Amino acid sequence: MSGDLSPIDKAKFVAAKRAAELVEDGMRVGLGTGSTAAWLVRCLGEMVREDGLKITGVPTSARTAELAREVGIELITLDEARWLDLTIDGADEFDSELNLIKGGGGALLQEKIVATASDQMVVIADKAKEVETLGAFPLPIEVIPFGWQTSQALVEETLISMDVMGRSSTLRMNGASPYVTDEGNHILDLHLNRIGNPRQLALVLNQIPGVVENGLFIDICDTVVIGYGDGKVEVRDINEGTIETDRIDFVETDNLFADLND
Ligand SMILES: O=C(CO)[C@H](O)[C@H](O)COP(=O)(O)O
Repeated sequence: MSGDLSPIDKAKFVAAKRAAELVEDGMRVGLGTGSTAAWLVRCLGEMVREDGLKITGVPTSARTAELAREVGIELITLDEARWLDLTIDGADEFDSELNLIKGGGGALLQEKIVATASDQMVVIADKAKEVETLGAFPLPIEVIPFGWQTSQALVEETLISMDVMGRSSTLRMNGASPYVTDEGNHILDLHLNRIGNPRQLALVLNQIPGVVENGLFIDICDTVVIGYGDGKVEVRDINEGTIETDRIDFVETDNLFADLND
């Protein structure tokens, strides 16, 4: 079954599988959202079922909660957990300081709250997500539905005043209707091309009335696990200044795929 995966899915899978090795018995683990994070949830589910790993998970979206339950991970709410040992999540872009753009999957608000309430946030990504400067991926911001067009105009004016390169924004759609987040909000995608000062932009965006949160994760993540389509993985820890390389054997994953397809 693992032979049917595209190179990009293999890369996501090996990053997730390697990151799952960081999870230890008794941990409270934040479970990210998106296709890479879904691999992580499946890998952890396999470890719970096959190896008796004892963890409690805090999901960052309804989608992740559903998958985690399906694979046998015990879930608690963030307020029950209060603080987490580790959050593992995907990203849309990461730079050399491990500043991130997240929210391509629309879950940035819960993702940021959960990651911030964790001792450590580990990002799992394929190599294509690494960038020199953030911003080619449209930056998602979550806005409340009331007066969203006014909030959009305020955001665009702010971008002009900050001299940010691209300034257009689009309302994310789900077919013919606006996309609705788990919190009942909408998402504006900001087409910026290049974010010269992500720290400043993150602070300024959150001052705009109607903006609930933005997808810039600054100083939240310190480790990235980068997957490659040939099974290679690289673990970079920017605090320790270390880079480890490893290899994940796809054959070992057959049980995982079988369980999912039964
Ligand atoms: O931020 C996210 C969801 O809100 C995801 O982590 C991000 O979009 C990456 O997704 P994928 O792993 O599917 O490429």
